[in-house]
Amino acid sequence: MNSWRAWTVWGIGVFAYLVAVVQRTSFGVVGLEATERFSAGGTLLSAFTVVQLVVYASLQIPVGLLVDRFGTRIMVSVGATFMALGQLQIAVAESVVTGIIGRMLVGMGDAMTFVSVLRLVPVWFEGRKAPLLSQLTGMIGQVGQLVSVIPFLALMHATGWTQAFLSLAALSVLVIVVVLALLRNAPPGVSAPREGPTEGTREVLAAAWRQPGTRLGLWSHFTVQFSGNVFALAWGFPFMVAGQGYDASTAAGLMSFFVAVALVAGPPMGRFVARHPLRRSTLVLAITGLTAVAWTAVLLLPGGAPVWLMAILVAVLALGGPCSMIGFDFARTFNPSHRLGTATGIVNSGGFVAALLTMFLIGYLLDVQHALGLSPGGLYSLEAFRVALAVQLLVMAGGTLALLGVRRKVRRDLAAQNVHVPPLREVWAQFRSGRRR
Ligand SMILES: N[C@@H](Cc1c[nH]cn1)C(=O)NCC(=O)O
Repeated sequence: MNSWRAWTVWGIGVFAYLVAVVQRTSFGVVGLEATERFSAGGTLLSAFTVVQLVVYASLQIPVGLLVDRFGTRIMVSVGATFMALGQLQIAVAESVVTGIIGRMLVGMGDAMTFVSVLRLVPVWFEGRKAPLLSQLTGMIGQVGQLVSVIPFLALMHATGWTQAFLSLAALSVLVIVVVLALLRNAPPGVSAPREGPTEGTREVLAAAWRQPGTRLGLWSHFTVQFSGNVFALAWGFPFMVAGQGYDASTAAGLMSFFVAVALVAGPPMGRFVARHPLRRSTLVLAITGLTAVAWTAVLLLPGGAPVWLMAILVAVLALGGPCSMIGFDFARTFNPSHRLGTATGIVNSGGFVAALLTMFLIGYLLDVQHALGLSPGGLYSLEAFRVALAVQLLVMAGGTLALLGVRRKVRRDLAAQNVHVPPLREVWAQFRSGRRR
């Protein structure tokens, strides 16, 4: 099945996802221009991102159900249509309300893309290739952030707001044309989504949720990805500049380092997952543990964190994105193909719900400390950030407990099918005796 046709279909899907990431991140890189255009301060501007993320996260499960029913081709082209309309709206918007409506449309279209594109992998490629190809899908999509930061920003400076956003709308129109012309849901002779068993929406959703493997994916995605999202999308920049006192160019350099590490880490993680499918959750727990340790060090160090320590934190946070792809691998391996979109949607809501919840809690804790006079250094002082950002450790702990609980259930079910996951100490002992021999 791994013909040139499969690679073409996958390549188009990945292109559509990359463009969705450009649309998603484009507004964030033109903060200064947006402040001027909408006469809005930081809080109001952050509403653009929050609203977009809320729309994205709340649509994941409906989109999953729809992609199982209508297939990738329709969903990705409808998504690109919403994103084109959203960017068109932003291109001409001059008030906060009209701008936010544009970002909502972009969030809707973006929500329809990733889950739909990921569905192509197991349909067009043999199972053994799926972990690496899923990782590559996620990884190549992240290049969209660089497209926003470099060519889009340059275009904005050269041609101005309206032209730059019209160009982004045109990019999504290109996606619609290419997808409708060349993307097919399944190879000839393989049943497309609509041809699967005809379960009702409620049954599909209930069956995907009842499957403990789906919930293992959800909690993996929830636990390992959110801290990186919170850092990259909301609080990383203010923490480094206002809290730690770094200059803006150092903070921007660390943000680019974040994207670079996320790009490099994808393929080795994909290979690990393909080789050690019984150790997927262990990798999630290991990266979550590293994240907790790195945050603890940065938050506890008296007098602020040196740049090298912040770089270690950023590298660890960047691993969370690729590692969260393990969540989708759980969805794929524990669900039948006709329920895959729904299960993937459930998993993908995890990290984004956790990120939104944590972003809100951090903002709330900063405000409360300020209002109670507990942060004499100012709203964004290092001391205030130490307390507020520590809330992430609680969210991580909650996610880890939920993950461990559902993993026990998954392992019981596997044992009933005669698949036993040997304890790590046994694997380690075997490895050592093998080496001695
Ligand atoms: N885990 C991310 C994607 C990713 C892959 N490598 C780094 N990040 C994810 O959940 N993506 C969903 C989306 O819509 O982008």
